[in-house]
Amino acid sequence: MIKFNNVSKNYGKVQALKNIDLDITENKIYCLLGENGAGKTTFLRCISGLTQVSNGELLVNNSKVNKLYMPEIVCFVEERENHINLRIKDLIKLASDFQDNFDIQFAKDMIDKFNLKPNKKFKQLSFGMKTMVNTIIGLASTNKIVLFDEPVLGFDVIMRNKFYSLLEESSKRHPKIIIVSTHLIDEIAKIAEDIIIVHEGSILLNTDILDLQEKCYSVTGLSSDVDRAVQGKNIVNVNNIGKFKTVTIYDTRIKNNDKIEIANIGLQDFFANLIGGEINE
Ligand SMILES: Nc1ncnc2c1ncn2[C@@H]1O[C@H](COP(=O)(O)OP(=O)(O)OP(=O)(O)O)[C@@H](O)[C@H]1O
Repeated sequence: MIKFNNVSKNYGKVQALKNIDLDITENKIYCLLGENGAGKTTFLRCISGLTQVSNGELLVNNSKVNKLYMPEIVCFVEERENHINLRIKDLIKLASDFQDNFDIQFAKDMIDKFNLKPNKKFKQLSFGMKTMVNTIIGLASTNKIVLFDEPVLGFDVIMRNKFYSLLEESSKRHPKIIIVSTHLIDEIAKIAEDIIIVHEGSILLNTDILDLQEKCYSVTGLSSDVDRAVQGKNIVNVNNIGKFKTVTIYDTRIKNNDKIEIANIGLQDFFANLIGGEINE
């Protein structure tokens, strides 16, 4: 459905995306992770046709995305102009006029769930509420590809949890490719199925989240014992503390022994370790 063939995007001298080759075909929730400036927004904007690729070919539904073709099957949810002078219910109506099969009943239910007042004007809402309205429009979309750019920015923990459960519901009601860029990997990992890590414009990792959780762990002990135990494994990061060390591994599990300590590590910690090292698959 989405195919990157050696895609690069330059903004003047800045190479925001570098030679990306990637196929995204299955209807599921993908988490797009990367540090600030890694290229996430550029990646999403290119798929939606809002940003033109500089080199290579980007296909959505077998058609090349360019200035003349902004794929209608893509719904891109990003921050909306702050000063929109429409009531929430009018914005929802507008979204349903523009999108075939927009799930307006689901949108209305979500407005209730988020305790939003349908008659309130968009420009009078708080930052978090504005994000909610934009998010609701994306969640109620039945387009085959829905892209969310940092949807939980400005949400408190209660709102974030509501969002994750509605995202899962949206995916079940209308199966589609959903890509969510976020910095909060451990939260979204409960519902996302795949993770794409972008680092300095390149795809560092694209894998199943459960597989990743199984394969990332740390090993701690005397340096010589750790070195022996992790020989041949893919080491992502090393932290030396005197005679001891902790290494972060991305590989199949090693056997436990009484000289070393093996621990699961959270995806957020793994990510922090990873971008300081690299994976050799
Ligand atoms: N319109 C633009 N003009 C010039 N440079 C840009 C433009 N948009 C993005 N960039 C640059 O491209 C790189 C990637 O930016 P992008 O916004 O895609 O990253 P991001 O991963 O979404 O970052 P963040 O998490 O901080 O939002 C950055 O170096 C950024 O400064």
